[in-house]
Amino acid sequence: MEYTLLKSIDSPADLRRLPRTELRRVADELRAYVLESVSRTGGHLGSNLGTVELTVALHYVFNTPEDRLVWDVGHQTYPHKVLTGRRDRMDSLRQIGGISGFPRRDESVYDTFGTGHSSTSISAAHGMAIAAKLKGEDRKAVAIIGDGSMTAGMAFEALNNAGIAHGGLLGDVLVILNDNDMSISPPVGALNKYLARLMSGSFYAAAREGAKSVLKNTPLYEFARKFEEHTKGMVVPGTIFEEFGFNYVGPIDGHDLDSLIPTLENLRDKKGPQFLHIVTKKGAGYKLAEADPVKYHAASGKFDPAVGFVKPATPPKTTFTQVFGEWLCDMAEADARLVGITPAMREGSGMVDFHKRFPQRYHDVGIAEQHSVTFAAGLACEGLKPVVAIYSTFLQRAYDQMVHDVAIQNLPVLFALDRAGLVGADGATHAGNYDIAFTRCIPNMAVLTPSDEDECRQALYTGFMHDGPATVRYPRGAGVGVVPAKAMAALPWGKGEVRRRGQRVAILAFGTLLHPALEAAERLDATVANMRFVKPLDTELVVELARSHDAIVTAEDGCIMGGAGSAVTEALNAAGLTVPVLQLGLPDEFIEHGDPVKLMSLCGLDAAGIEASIVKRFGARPVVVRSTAVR
Ligand SMILES: Cc1ncc(C[n+]2csc(CCOP(=O)(O)OP(=O)(O)O)c2C)c(N)n1
Ligand SMILES: CC(=O)[C@@H](O)[C@H](O)COP(=O)(O)O
Ligand SMILES: [Mg+2]
Repeated sequence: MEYTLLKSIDSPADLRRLPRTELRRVADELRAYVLESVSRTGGHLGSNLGTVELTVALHYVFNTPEDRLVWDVGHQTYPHKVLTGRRDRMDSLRQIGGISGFPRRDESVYDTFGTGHSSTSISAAHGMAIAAKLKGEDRKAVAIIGDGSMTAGMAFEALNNAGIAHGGLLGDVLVILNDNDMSISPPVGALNKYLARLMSGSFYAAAREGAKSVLKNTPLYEFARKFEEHTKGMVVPGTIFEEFGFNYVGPIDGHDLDSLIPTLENLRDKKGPQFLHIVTKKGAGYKLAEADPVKYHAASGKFDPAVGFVKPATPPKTTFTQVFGEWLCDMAEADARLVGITPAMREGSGMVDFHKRFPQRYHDVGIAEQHSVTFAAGLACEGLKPVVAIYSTFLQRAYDQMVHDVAIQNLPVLFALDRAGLVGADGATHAGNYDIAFTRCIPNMAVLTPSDEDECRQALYTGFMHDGPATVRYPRGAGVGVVPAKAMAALPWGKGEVRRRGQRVAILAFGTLLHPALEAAERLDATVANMRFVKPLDTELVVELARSHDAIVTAEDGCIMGGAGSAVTEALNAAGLTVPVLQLGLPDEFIEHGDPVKLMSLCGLDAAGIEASIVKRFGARPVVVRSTAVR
């Protein structure tokens, strides 16, 4: 495609200069452009294809960036990026130095709020709307939120707050619910059923008094007017959103510019909290994605749009996620008390097989991380053994639940923390850098950091068998390729192991950094311990290594501050030892998106980086290198 029209749009102002009749062509070119660019870079696909018309309509009707658009999650902002001056940067999407896959305030004035985690948009837009009132500015704040993201408690906390006047102030906030009847996997829960009911009664809803003025110029109006004649005398119930104080309009077809534009124009001119319910199709306009929205939620890399996603010729290495998924099924077979919980990440957390095989013991609770943890606590109170499979970054949402509902009561909940450490293309919002620091300080909480696939399986078993809360953290992607043993055996509780005996320097490795540490140690003739546990920490081993070496190095793929290295220094202090310690890990900054291997290298956490840091801190490498690998 030539993209003739699209290439004339370098900002929304250019779009707004176009006659209304050209917008269908803009949308068609935009959809093709997004598909083509994602096919070259990888990235989120279905949600972007589904919001093309909405994006065009929003930038056409609203005076962006003066009016604020807040995109929930932000995984649907590629069309927005293209229309807001980043068309030519789409080839750098999610790469080091390139543009982000999510909105970023430092990337564009049109990105009014940074997102990545879901369900924040209504709160943020409400804040912006109230700020406008306080500052005497006349502008609108628009939150665009999906049906999946709407399931989170936070979205309802925001509705609860935004629909009423504060000290006489009512924000001019518009919430657009983009209902495509999909989360990453099919959506779950009562809200989904409720939205389906609203959809099935769509014309009935459209006939309601509140929607009349909004629909005045739309084709739906005539239909609604006629329909109303048939419903005379019926009691018309309000939607739940009206109960929250919003003027509810919809549902309307979110791909039909002839409905979208006049409806948005009407809502733009209304004061106070407005709610527009639109219906879209995830993957719209790309048949393969429409047919399989789960698969086409995101592309992991390049693909040919004519063919779609194909299996790689050589089978990819087993991921830690798969190791977890297999362990979960095996453990469920062995122990009828096991219950598996996911906050809306069935595929990403490796629970598809578990769902199929143990449907009653599988619980997708929606995007509700906080609830997932307290729900697990309730199950544990009754003697069940819950496993909460959750990305490290999303567990941040449920910190109080971990402390207050699980740890204080010392309940046996196993947290399987996937995506620990850097995740790559999703960048800082999704990186799991903090879990070691924020879990190890919680009393009763055990923290396990397996170094390879087999150890991961055994660590999961160990954590599961432990009579108290435990986290087992593992990174995105594959490990070194150690095939897990079928047999499950508990790791010696709180014990590390020396994997290489050397001299002068002892490297205490946590998790998968064991392998680059071993490589660096070969060149430096250093000792390496696979610590396995951050908590309980093997203090005996720490003290022994501190006494027998000139220096200690700790290595982890989590933040340095408060992390496993800090645990080691605390143990050394407690033992009264004053050996020099070099703590290697992720620095006190947000690491941007990009190839995770390169990012780890930039952070000095590959073998060369570990070696260089040790040499820099403790001087030149020893001359004599002897091979004393313990295993
Ligand atoms: C707090 C949080 N939990 C989980 C996720 C992972 N996640 C990203 S998109 C998504 C589904 C969102 O569904 P919806 O809002 O309906 O948008 P759609 O993908 O359908 O466009 C999920 C679960 C997240 N980004 N943030
Ligand atoms: C937008 C979002 O939060 C998810 O789609 C996320 O990008 C999934 O990441 P994984 O690919 O690591 O499962
Ligand atoms: Mg959805």
